[in-house]
Amino acid sequence: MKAVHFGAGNIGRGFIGSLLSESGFEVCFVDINSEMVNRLNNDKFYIMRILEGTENFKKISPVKALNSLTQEDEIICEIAEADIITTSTGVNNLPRIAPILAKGLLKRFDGKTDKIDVIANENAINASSTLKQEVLKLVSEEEADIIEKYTGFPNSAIDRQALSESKDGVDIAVVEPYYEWVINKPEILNTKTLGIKGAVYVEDMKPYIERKLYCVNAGHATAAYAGFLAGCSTVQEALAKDQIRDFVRNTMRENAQYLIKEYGIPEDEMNEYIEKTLKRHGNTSISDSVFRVGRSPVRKVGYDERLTAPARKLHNMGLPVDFISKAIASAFCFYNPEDEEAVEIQNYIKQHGIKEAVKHFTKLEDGELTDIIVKKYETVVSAK
Ligand SMILES: NC(=O)c1ccc[n+]([C@@H]2O[C@H](COP(=O)([O-])OP(=O)(O)OC[C@H]3O[C@@H](n4cnc5c(N)ncnc54)[C@H](O)[C@@H]3O)[C@@H](O)[C@H]2O)c1
Ligand SMILES: O=P(O)(O)OC[C@@H](O)[C@@H](O)[C@H](O)[C@H](O)CO
Repeated sequence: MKAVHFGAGNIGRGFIGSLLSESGFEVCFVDINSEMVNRLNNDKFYIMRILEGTENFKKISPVKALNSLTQEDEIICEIAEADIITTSTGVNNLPRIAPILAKGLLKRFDGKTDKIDVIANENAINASSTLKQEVLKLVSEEEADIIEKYTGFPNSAIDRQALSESKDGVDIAVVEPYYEWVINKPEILNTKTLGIKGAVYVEDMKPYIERKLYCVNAGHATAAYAGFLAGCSTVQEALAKDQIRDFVRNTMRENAQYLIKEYGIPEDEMNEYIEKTLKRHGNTSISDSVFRVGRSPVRKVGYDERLTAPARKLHNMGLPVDFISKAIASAFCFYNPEDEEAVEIQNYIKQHGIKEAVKHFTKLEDGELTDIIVKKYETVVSAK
């Protein structure tokens, strides 16, 4: 069986590619990073280091790779012959993948009508549906009907801390032992997609992706932004500080109140999940920079994202937003000159002030929640 995976980065190699390979798919990575593409093609394998008590190395093979900037025809042919297509490029890059994916799917359905699934594995709600919409935008009505009939776009939630390290010039995917790949079963069209070892298939994706984003990722972002403000360089350094650890725990617990009320998840179960998450984020065998975890703050404070979405849902339910509003305020203080989105936020605040910035980036209205965030921002800034 053949898999085409867009994005040979940390999660692509350290999680999705490895599970697909272990499930019997020969993985063809597609990336814009020519160095990585060349290395994967020369070696036909890559190495993963799993951070357990004792170090555990895994060799993933056979693999190959194609460059999406220079090998469009080859990628179209791979898509036409694939048994599954997956991504992990970052949700903002999905529109850039859509043109080649549309061409590949149309070539595929010109010759045969075997159904296929495309799974976008990104930290976002309904990323596969987003990719589907991007693809359908590019084709005629008739072509859209064909693509929709034969292509499933199951939504998913992925959870694993995945980084990279370079050893003797070799790039190694470094991952924690824990992982969770949840796939929405009702959206699957091809039975081969049901054979991914280690994946969990569910009937309703919403509680899983919201739990992942509003706890794991909201907690992680809170640790990164609070850590940055405290002068820490890694999330692990930040979480070693009691004050930050408590802030992160309280933010996740506050967000969990929405999940408890909305989905009837028992509070004990949520607390256990939060403690496990705190332990994972604080794992000192990983060194995860506050700049990676806090990256792209425009995305992270977005309306449907890990910080603003739970805040507005809690606020609408009349529940407290003390900690999550402080987490959002801290995101508005985050600065990394190499992160275009962090620079954009700071420039906007300088030009328009914090209230306009909160409204602009979170898309919240000029209301009570916006005022709460602005007040928290003033407190956070005066405590710096
Ligand atoms: N790293 C983690 O711990 C982790 C965990 C869970 C989810 N995620 C999510 O997984 C996704 C990928 O994250 P990552 O950490 O692996 O990022 P990464 O930067 O390590 O990898 C992304 C890869 O996508 C490639 N890419 C970008 N645009 C492309 C395009 N147009 N065509 C083909 N390839 C392209 C990049 O060159 C890079 O190799 C993100 O949505 C992230 O939120 C990451
Ligand atoms: O990838 P991002 O930028 O959406 O979020 C940064 C981290 O929180 C994220 O990559 C986590 O490490 C991951 O989601 C854990 O499963």
